[in-house]
Amino acid sequence: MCQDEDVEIIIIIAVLVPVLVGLVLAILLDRPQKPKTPYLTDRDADDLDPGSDVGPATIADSDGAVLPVDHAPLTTPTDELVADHHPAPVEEAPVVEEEPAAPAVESPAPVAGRLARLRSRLAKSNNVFSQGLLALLSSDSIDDDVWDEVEESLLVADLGTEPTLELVDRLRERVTVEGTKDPEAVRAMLREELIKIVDPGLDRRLTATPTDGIPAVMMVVGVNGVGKTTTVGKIARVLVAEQREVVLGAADTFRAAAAEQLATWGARVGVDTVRSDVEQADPASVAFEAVKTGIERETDVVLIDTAGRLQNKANLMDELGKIKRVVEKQAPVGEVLLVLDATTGQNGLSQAKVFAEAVNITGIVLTKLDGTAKGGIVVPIQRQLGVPVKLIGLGEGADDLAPFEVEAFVDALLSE
Ligand SMILES: Nc1nc2c(ncn2[C@@H]2O[C@H](COP(=O)(O)OP(=O)(O)OP(=O)(O)O)[C@@H](O)[C@H]2O)c(=O)[nH]1
Repeated sequence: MCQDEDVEIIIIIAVLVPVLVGLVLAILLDRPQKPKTPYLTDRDADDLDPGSDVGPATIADSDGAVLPVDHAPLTTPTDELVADHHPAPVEEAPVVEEEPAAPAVESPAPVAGRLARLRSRLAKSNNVFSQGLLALLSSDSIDDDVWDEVEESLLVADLGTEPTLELVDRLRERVTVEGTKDPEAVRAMLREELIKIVDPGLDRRLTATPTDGIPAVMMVVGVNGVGKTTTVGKIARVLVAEQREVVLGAADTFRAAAAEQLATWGARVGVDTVRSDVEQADPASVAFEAVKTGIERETDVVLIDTAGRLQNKANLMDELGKIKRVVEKQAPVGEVLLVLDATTGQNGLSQAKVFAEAVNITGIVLTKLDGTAKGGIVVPIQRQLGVPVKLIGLGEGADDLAPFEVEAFVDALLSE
């Protein structure tokens, strides 16, 4: 009996042990395999690659304040990120996914001859001026009344009192001395006198060449809404069209959308923007960081946008001086461009004087000349500030900014 029980126990063990071993093996074999290439981090594919130059950096300004600064992505890192975080599955048929196309980098229009190409913009708004003037000067007898009307037309075009009197005196003398009534001859005289008064002798080139490996630094200043950010974007395109390497600095930290607007302009032509995500950050710090970046990358130019400010706000005007001083700890500011809205006419002149006292203006950008017949403002601005108009804005389009060329400008003013 006892032997029978032992046999039964042996049989049960003999049956159960293999079953249990089988079960354990089955459970073990059913466990998920580890991936062959382990994930190095648990970040999403959308996160920024910590190894790339796109994360926040910090800088300290002259007062010791620390500011995080974001660099716009250097390239389109999407491909690398997707590759990092989604290792290709082994032994699976490759899945071809439609990648969103990276925004194409634009090629800006050539710079040479832009004013001539855009002349119709100027001509349209000046038609009344030029037609009226030429009609007057073509009349049978040019008497005192006609000369008064010529004077008035020039004043209406914002040429300013002194330049107007000068121009009319010279023309009057020539018409009398040469005794001509031929409309073509009078027109040629008017053209010559206008060219003289707009002053072809001024150096209107932008300082955009690095010195001893240090980028040329340009600052753009002006009152609110004159077109500063747009102009910085357009200048970046001009420089890119001339094969120059550029970095933008979004030191307009006052208007929330300004940095984004600038970065968009830059991205269109493959230019990076140094900006701060901190609202109301110190603009001098952003400008400092932009120049530092330009020096590190050995760019040709660093182009700094500043916030619009009213000329009667002394603290804001002082801020401009501070931005310039802070930047100049690293590189001289070779170009301070004052942007003036041509449609504001004589108002621009009073602004210009105050800005010139705060920072050393080296050139004027006259915007919105497509929307006014007051192109004559170029002359009093240059005279009162003693600095040349270097660029003119002739529209909202990306390449509607032209280097100022005296002859092409006068021809556009006089075209019918
Ligand atoms: N018609 C025309 N519009 C222009 C020209 N330049 C700029 N603008 C327009 O002027 C408006 C203001 O331009 P912004 O560049 O934002 O002006 P801003 O000076 O940076 O403005 P704030 O930062 O607020 O001081 C925009 O609608 C531009 O498209 C131009 O030459 N012609």
